This record gives sequence, structure tokens and C-alpha cells, in this order.
Amino acid sequence: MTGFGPRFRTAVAARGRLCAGIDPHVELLQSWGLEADPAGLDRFADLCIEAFGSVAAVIKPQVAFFEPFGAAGLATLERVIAGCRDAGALVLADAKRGDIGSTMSAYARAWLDDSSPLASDAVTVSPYLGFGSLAPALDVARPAGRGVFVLARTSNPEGASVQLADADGRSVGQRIVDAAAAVNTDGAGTVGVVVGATRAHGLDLTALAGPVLAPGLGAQGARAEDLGSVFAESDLDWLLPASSRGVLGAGPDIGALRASFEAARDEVESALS
Ligand SMILES: O=c1ccn([C@@H]2O[C@H](COP(=O)(O)O)[C@@H](O)[C@H]2O)c(=O)[nH]1
Repeated sequence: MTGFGPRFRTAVAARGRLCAGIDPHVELLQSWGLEADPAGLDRFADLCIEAFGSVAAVIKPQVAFFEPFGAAGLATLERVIAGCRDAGALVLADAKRGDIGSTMSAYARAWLDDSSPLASDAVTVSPYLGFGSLAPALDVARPAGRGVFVLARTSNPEGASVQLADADGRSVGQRIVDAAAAVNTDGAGTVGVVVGATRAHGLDLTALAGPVLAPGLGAQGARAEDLGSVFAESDLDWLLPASSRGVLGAGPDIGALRASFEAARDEVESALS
């Protein structure tokens, strides 16, 4: 089985380095002329699958926006995952899971095992219970060629209080990156990290050998033209900037949504070339 890292590199080489976020905010549903109910969510999902599935390398549904609709929302999320994967995109479920190992293995089955209707190509996880607590997810992901993206230096201002804290001479965020790099020495690129594009991050990413999800383009103020300096010391072939509201604001027309994604992706590609 090809590791997640090579799968990621192949996908972004073919379709470009922009992750399309599917975040069905209530305000977006309303601005698309949809009700904030299961039928509205379903329609929103269909339009996104159609607009992004065949053009984006990686699509990131934000799980939180599906959960308020209960079972119906999860059924829609299952369709988003399957529809985008069928159209050739990698799906990164933004679920930010994290718990003690025995519970983590249940999360791993939910998001990374073929037997689950929510099985995605990768999932975001929180390392707050210790990087080692994520081991069950890595154990499921690695043989399946799937990935796990660990929060390191998030795009929000509040993250600094934890992620910049000193931990034996390195920041907490840097220790997460270093732990991920140690796993990735096997060459499979199973572990990615999440590093916001919104400002200088102060991390050394040179040994990571895995993908870097960089949210914050558009609505949070990060700009494509700043990516080169924010990630100056990194291997830019691993970089995956992400935008949700910045692209979704062009909906509900499928052509306009796709054009908005493609324009943002082309901006990223020309900024990084
Ligand atoms: O550090 C992080 C980690 C995750 N996110 C998620 O990305 C999107 C961003 O949405 P925008 O509309 O482009 O602001 C959202 O799902 C966040 O939960 C992040 O922003 N920062």
C-alpha cells in the first residue's frame, strides 16, 4: 500500500496545492438561499461535491458543521466523503479528535478504517493528551495509506498560550512537529501537521517529511502572496493552504464556486512557484 505522503504528493502535483474546505455555516446556507435544515445541508453538500470533487486535490469537510443536524447531518457527511473520494479527491475529515489510547482507537476506526461509512483519507487530531496517545490512529492509518494531521501551531490567536509554551527548551508546537518527523522517518508520510497561514509560526519544519495543512487563507486574513515568506524554510511541495469561507462565498452556482476555487488555487500556485 502506498503511504499517505506519496498519495498526497501525487494528488497535489496533479490538482494543485489548495485544500477546499466544506464548512456549511448557517449564514452560508442562508446566503445560498437554503434552509438551515437537513434538506438545506444536503443541497449544500451536493453543490460542493459537484463544484470541487473533480478539481481539488484535497477536500476538507468541517465535521462540526454537520453534527448539529444529528443523524441526518452525519448521513450527509458520509455522502460528502464518498462523493468527493469517488470524484478523485483526497478527503481530510476535520474532526480534531483526541483522547486516551483506547478511545482513540475507536476514533481511528470511525475515520480511517474501510469498514466505517465515515472512512476518509486523513483526519485532523489534537495532541493535547500527548503525542503518544495518538498511536492507535497512526497504527490504523499507516498500513491503509491514510494520514493523520496533528495540530501544531493553529491559525487562531488563542493557540499561542499553549503552543508557544516552553517545553524543555523547545516550544510545545515544535515538539509536536519533531514527534511527527520521527514517525515519518519510515518514508510513508503518515503524519501531517496543522500550521496556520495567518502569521509567522516560528517552527522548524525541515525534517517533517509530511504534509503541512495551512488554514487561514481568505476569511482569516492570510494571503497567498505571503505563503512563501511564512513557510520560507519549508519544502513547499508538502504545503497545503486551505480556504473554506473565502471560496464558498461564491456559491451557490456550481460554475462560480468552481471558478472561485480555481482562482484561489492558481493564486497559491503562482505565489509558491
Ligand atoms: O488552525 C486551524 C485548524 C483548523 N482550522 C479549520 O479550517 C477551516 C477554516 O475556515 P475558513 O472559513 O477558511 O476560515 C475551519 O474549518 C477551521 O475549523 C482553522 O481555521 N485553523
